[in-house]
Amino acid sequence: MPSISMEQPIHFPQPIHHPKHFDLGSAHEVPDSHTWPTIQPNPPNGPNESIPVIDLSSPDVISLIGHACESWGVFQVISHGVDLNLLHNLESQARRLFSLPTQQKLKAGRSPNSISGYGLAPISSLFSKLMWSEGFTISGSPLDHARSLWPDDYFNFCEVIEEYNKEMKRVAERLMQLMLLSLGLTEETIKWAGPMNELQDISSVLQLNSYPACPNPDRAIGLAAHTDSSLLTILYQSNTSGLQVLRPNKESSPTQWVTVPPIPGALVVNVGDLCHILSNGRFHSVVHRAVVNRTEHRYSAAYICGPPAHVKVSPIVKPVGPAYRPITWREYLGIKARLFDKALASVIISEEDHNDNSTCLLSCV
Ligand SMILES: C=C1C[C@]23C[C@@]1(O)CC[C@H]2[C@@]12CCC[C@@](C)(C(=O)O1)[C@H]2[C@@H]3C(=O)O
Ligand SMILES: O=C(O)CCC(=O)C(=O)O
Ligand SMILES: [Fe+2]
Repeated sequence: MPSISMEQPIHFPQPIHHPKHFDLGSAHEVPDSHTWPTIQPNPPNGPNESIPVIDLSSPDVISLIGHACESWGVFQVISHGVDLNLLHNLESQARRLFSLPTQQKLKAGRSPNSISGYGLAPISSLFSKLMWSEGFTISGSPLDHARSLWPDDYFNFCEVIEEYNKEMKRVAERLMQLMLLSLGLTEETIKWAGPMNELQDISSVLQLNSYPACPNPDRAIGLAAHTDSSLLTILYQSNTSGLQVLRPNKESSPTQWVTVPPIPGALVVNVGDLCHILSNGRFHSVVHRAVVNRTEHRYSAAYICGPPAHVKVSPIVKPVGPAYRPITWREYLGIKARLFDKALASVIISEEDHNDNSTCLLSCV
């Protein structure tokens, strides 16, 4: 399965912080290094604030997905065909990994010029306070890192990760196809740039997240508010809640955090920045965060899915007015690492400049 090319690493600035590997699991209080000044609380979800739950076998699936991507930028899917045992096995492997002693986990630490490995979430370096989480990023084969973690017992981890990635790729391709159909493309016009049908060749990164129970959840954040840079992200959040999305601004109503309630066996789908670009803003790249709680250790797995490395993404429907310029995932990640929440706005160009679409991901219709 293709991963993002690592010839030229994407440099998130290196963390400037404090104790990089403070043991969160055994903390009795939140140290200053992890204390965030204000974590905007989320009110209880109101009656009109349910994030869509879409049955992938529904006859209306295309319009349901289109509507969810436009109004929320996030939805949950059921009837996706992924075996529940695989989801449980993935969670067990994540638990096994993050339960290792810190010194052992650091043997698989993310090196400065690689995407993969154990460490803080890459966006950590953009904040002065640390987050209440650890991550393990897998781009390509997990083998080398798994061998460093469990020299005599790495096989099970690799087997589960590979099976999980295979299943997520299948679901991601289906979802991407449904999203494109809902944008008005037909089966025939879903044509990726290049000689082959490269929809079969999506790139992906698997991010395992661990959020230990926290003695003061009101002062700490698991993962700070962000959008994913992907086309789409498929998140498995098991049975412990923590994922919140910022409800897009409706006329006159203030933006607010809404909890994505865990549904056994469901997968959460986030629209990412590249899909926002692809739809020229019609689909909404959703701002989300992970909060922590006092008693439960939470794990999640994000399958972050983008176009093949060499493919540029640009709006598929020829827009009138300003539009996003064609861009590869790698280039966009570089911009995101510098500009973070200003990255999307920085790739908008004027009408006169968006006539060159020779390299775009999909033929413009
Ligand atoms: C390909 C990537 C997307 C990602 C940065 C990364 O290089 C590898 C991990 C991804 C992740 C997962 C946690 C949240 C996030 C914002 C981060 O810090 O690392 C995302 C990045 C992203 O989607 O931009
Ligand atoms: O753990 C979660 O609920 C969110 C994880 C996430 O946003 C990510 O990995 O990008
Ligand atoms: Fe995310």
